[in-house]
Amino acid sequence: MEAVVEAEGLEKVYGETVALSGASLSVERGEIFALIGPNGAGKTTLVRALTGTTEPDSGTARVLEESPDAVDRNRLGVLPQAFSPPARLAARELLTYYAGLYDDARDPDEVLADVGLADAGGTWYEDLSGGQQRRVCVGATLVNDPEVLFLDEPTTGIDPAGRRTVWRLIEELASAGTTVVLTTHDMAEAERLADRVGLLADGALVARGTPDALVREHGGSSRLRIETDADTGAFRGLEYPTERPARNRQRSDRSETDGTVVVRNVEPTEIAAVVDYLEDRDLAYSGLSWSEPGLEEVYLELADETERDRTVAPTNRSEGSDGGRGSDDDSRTDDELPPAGETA
Ligand SMILES: Nc1ncnc2c1ncn2[C@@H]1O[C@H](COP(=O)(O)OP(=O)(O)OP(=O)(O)O)[C@@H](O)[C@H]1O
Repeated sequence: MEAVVEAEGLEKVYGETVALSGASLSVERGEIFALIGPNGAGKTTLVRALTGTTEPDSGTARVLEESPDAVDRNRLGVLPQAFSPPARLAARELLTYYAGLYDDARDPDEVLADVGLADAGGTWYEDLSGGQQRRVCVGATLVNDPEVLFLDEPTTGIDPAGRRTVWRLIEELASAGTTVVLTTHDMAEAERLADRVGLLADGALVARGTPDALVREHGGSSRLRIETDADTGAFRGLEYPTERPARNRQRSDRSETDGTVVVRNVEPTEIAAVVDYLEDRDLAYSGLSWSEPGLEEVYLELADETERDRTVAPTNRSEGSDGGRGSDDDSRTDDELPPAGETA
């Protein structure tokens, strides 16, 4: 396999803040790699380091076998998290503008159709809804038919139908050979799109793998959620009958929050026994739902683990003296038009 995007031991410190603390990853051609992680984990900084808009303090980044700032802009598409193109350009004009930056560009109308905005070509950017604006921004990254696409939270603000349009588009691009690195807070998006997911916490990738492998390794067992208006304490000691040996049941593995009791490791075939148990004891509930663990559970488990580690062993990570955002190469404002090869 051919690695198209590579990072090795990337570090970046902003004043007191460690944004990257040794991030490493490798993405193969045609792969969709999703970066997930809590706010401030370093996802955007990693994308910026990989696209040449932030100079890491140490470590190496390579894209298409070049240093990120040397990659031919015709081969790259970059959607930054914050992108505010000129408001008084119509959607088509905007894509035409970006198309003009490349040697060989696609027809802007085709791109508009790809992002589900075939009818909005004549509408000023400022008159589009937030989600439509984001779709135009996604379109702007596609005008040069890039080999590698970096999308920082591509679907934020896009409605569910529009999100699916963008998902299908990303899938089609990847099946045609485009390599995609995206960041997202939407676990359904990562689960649906990503061949592999990397979880970033405190500036480093603490887990990576296919969604299935991550769920197997870190997702834990199934959850049965019981919604109730009654005192959740009354649900303690839920001893519903089961044919499984006790050692396989993890009965104690349950949690309560206001109005919800979660019991783990209930088999679907045992749900009826739980219902009987609740009804026999007049334990009133307003809802029952059962789910297999997914990426969201992986995320919560690993993000929690990192948070616990940080609480137990706080580290002084301060380095350098420059504390302000935008203090080095990041001073460009969102209102400025981007240099060619990047969409903001
Ligand atoms: N130019 C900058 N100057 C100072 N601090 C910065 C700068 N860029 C990022 N940081 C800090 O570095 C850390 C990582 O930020 P980053 O934007 O990479 O996180 P993120 O994972 O993308 O977060 P989010 O999910 O909220 O978008 C944060 O604490 C952030 O405040």
